[in-house]
This record gives sequence, structure tokens and C-alpha cells, in this order.
Amino acid sequence: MSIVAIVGRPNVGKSTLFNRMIQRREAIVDSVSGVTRDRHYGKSDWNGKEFSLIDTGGYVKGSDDIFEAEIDKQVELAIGEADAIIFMVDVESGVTGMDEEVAQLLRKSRKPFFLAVNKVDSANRENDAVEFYSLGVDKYYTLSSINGSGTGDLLDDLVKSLPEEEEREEEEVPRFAVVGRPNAGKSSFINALIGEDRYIVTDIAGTTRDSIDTRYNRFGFEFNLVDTAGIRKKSKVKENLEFYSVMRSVRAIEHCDVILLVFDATRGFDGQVQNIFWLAERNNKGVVILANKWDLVEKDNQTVKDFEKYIRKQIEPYTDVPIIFISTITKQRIYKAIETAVEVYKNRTKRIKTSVLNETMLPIMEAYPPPQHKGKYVKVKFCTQLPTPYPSFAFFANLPQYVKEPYKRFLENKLRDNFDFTGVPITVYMRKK
Ligand SMILES: Nc1nc2c(ncn2[C@@H]2O[C@H](COP(=O)(O)OP(=O)(O)OP(=O)(O)O)[C@@H](O)[C@H]2O)c(=O)[nH]1
Ligand SMILES: Nc1nc2c(ncn2[C@@H]2O[C@H](COP(=O)(O)OP(=O)(O)OP(=O)(O)O)[C@@H](O)[C@H]2O)c(=O)[nH]1
Repeated sequence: MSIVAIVGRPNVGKSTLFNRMIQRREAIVDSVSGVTRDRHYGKSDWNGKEFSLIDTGGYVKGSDDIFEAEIDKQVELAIGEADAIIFMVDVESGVTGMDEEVAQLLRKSRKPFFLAVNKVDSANRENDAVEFYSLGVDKYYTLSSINGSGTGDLLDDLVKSLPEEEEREEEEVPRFAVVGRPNAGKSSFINALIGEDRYIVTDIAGTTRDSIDTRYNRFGFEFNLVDTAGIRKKSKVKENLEFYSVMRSVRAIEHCDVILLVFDATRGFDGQVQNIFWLAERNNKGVVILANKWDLVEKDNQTVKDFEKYIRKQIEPYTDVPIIFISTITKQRIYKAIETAVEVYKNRTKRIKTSVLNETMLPIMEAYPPPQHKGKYVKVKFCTQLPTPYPSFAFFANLPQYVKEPYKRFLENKLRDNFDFTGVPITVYMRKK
């Protein structure tokens, strides 16, 4: 899926536009599981074309004294990772030096970018916008992110510039992406597997090279390992480093089948790690959680159990995910990690025959039917797995609109109990029959 990034100075209205574009979609697409939404990443679509949207704003604290260098880095990263860029400026403040700097970076790149002149809430501001031609563009788009006017013209041209979805080849090799926070041990993990020091491994966060695919063969199974480490430019600001790692993860996650989510067990399964986890969940990717640096953790016979419980608590309600305790230094369980990823991959591509599915699920739904709604009975008549690249199921009922989230979750749990879908998100749809 294509990636679109919104860049610009602080306070020009990036988040406002981002929220508008994400929410419009959330209103029409039923939310799958209601898990936490990322403030900076979401899906949007326009004229039937879907894309991922990244808001690069809000990472720099104390927006007033923001360093120009930080903006530059965000823009450079956006250029590197995105397929198209919305460059937002503010008609109220007019052209600023920082705008000129960003414009120059964008012009030098070969990425399509769209100059969005924001806060054009009235006709006379339309006239004020002409000064933005000085940024060296042939065209700009005036809009008001707050009320939505003008966004249509921008999006029309934006989606036209996006590449057509590449067709997935039939026998493409499965892709496993190694993702996680800076310094979690991603490169060490890959090194340990490959057994050669192809990657730079150091103590300083963010020193690995750009992401590299490695073809790998293990357990008679061939796959690509994608290393997302590699945030090449060191950043003094910690928040930005996290931002870079999330942004790097976005593309890797979208283009993989299973993620190996490496985190530092001595630091805990914190919010940043969870963000990456939900990114994978929302993209319907398989997940294996790797608690790394296990050699450093003081252990007794309860430790693993307690730790697992703690992690599952953080990822509720989607807890059917393998968790493996590894050490890349002692090589403890690193092959187990890969073996598990292969299992998860198989779960993700698993197809349940309709007859088997109904033999299992119909008696369950008869014993536990959906709750009545205003005195009306909902009857589920049959179900089938949909031909999506990840497990999704349609349940056909007389009154599908009355089946609520808790019952769908019940169905999901029953699917998990009866057919192994460990490590992969399941989508349940109710359809009219
Ligand atoms: N008048 C007007 N105000 C707007 C418009 N869009 C955003 N704003 C206001 O501009 C301010 C900044 O908006 P944000 O969306 O937070 O800006 P941002 O670019 O994401 O800012 P950072 O997160 O600091 O990078 C807020 O007070 C918004 O209400 C608009 O179309 N018209
Ligand atoms: N004790 C211990 N240290 C580890 C383990 N795995 C990695 N480390 C150390 O953690 C540090 C970071 O490891 P890297 O592999 O560079 O981490 P990364 O996730 O690739 O980091 P970035 O390149 O910043 O994204 C290094 O000093 C490693 O030696 C482990 O299992 N045990």
C-alpha cells in the first residue's frame, strides 16, 4: 500500500488534516477491534484508492524553538519512506524561511509533493495564498483543514500520483520483518541467525545501516528476513529517534507477512513497543513477540510466567500471540523464534474448508446465539472464510446489523479455540442472508 506523509512547520495544521482524513474513513469502515489508535499513523482512502497516512508533526516538543535541523530530518525521512508528500504551509503566517528550506529539500527529491496552503477559511485569504508561488511550485492547493474545504482537489491529484498496487506474485517468498525500538537487539538477532557480522552492532542506538533483506532457509522453509534497524542519522532528540523507528517500521510492516517484534526485556514492553504491535495488528500481519536480552534478567521459576502475563495484559484483547524469551548473545531460542514465525506464517495463510467451518461453528452458535435485540432474534445461518491474504470470516445472518462487537469477539475466540490462528489477527464480518 502506498504511503503518504504530511510534512511542514509546527502548528500549520498537519494533525488537523490528518485527523480529518483518517476519521472520514473510520466512519465508513467498521472498526475491527477498537484498539488504541495511533496519533500519527492511519489508513485513508480517496476515489477508491487506499493509502497509509503519516503525520510527521507533534514529535518535537516546544514547537516555538524547534530546530530547523529537526524539520529537515523529518522531511528527509518522509522523502525516503513515503510515495507522496503533502507539504503544508499556513496562509496566516505567510512564507517563512523554514518553508523555503523544506520546499528546497522536496524539489531536490524526485518524490511527488503537493503544496497545501492551509487555514484558507475565507475568500480573501484565497488571494493571500498567491505568495506561496515563491516556493517554486507550479500549483498549490488552498484548503481549510478545520472545515474540510479544498481538501477534495488536493486528494484528487494526490491519489493520481500514487503508484498502482503491485500485484503479489504467486510464489513470492514469505517476508519476516524484524522490528522494534532502537537498541532492542534487532541487528544482533539477525547476526546471530546468519552467523556473520554483516551488520554493524554497537551500543549506540540508531547505528545500523538501512534495512536489508536477507534470503534465509531454515526448517525446509525459505523466507526473506527484513531488518528495519538502521536509523542512520543519529539524533540528539530521543522523541525523534522513536519517530524514525516507527516510520521505518511502517513500510516494513506493510510489506511483510509476519513481524518479529524484538524488545529489550530489561526495559519492558512499553508504549513505543505497543505502537509497533498495534501497527502490525491493524495491518493484519502475523506477530511473534521476542523478549530479548533474557540473559540479563534475574530469573526464578515464576519469571517467565509473570513476564508473559504482563505482556499479554498490554496487548488485550488480542492476546493469542506467541512470546519467546531469547538472547542473541547466548543464542538462546533464536531458532525457536524463527520456527515460530514459520508457524505463524502458516496460520496466516491457512484455509478452513467451508464444510469443516460450519460443522464446528454452527453448533456453537446454536448453543450460544447472539443476544436478542429489541425482541428480535438473530439467526446465523452459515459462515465461510473469505479469500483474503489474512484470515477473515463472513457470518451470514438474518439481522447482521444487530450483532455487536462482543459477540464477534466471541466468534473470534471460538475460531481460535478450534483452529490454530496463534499470532494472526482475525477479522469477523457479519453479512445479510
Ligand atoms: N483557522 C484555521 N485554523 C486551523 C486550520 N487547521 C488547523 N488550524 C489550527 O491550527 C493550530 C495547529 O493545528 P495542528 O493540526 O495541531 O498543527 P500541526 O501542524 O499538526 O502542529 P504540530 O503537531 O506542532 O506539528 C490549531 O489551533 C488548529 O485549530 C484551518 O484550516 N483554519
Ligand atoms: N546482554 C545482551 N545484550 C544484547 C542482546 N541483544 C543485543 N544486545 C546488545 O544491545 C545493543 C543493541 O543491539 P543492536 O542489535 O544494535 O540493536 P538494534 O535493535 O539493531 O538497534 P538499532 O540499530 O538502534 O535499531 C548492543 O550493545 C547489543 O550487544 C542480548 O540478547 N543480550
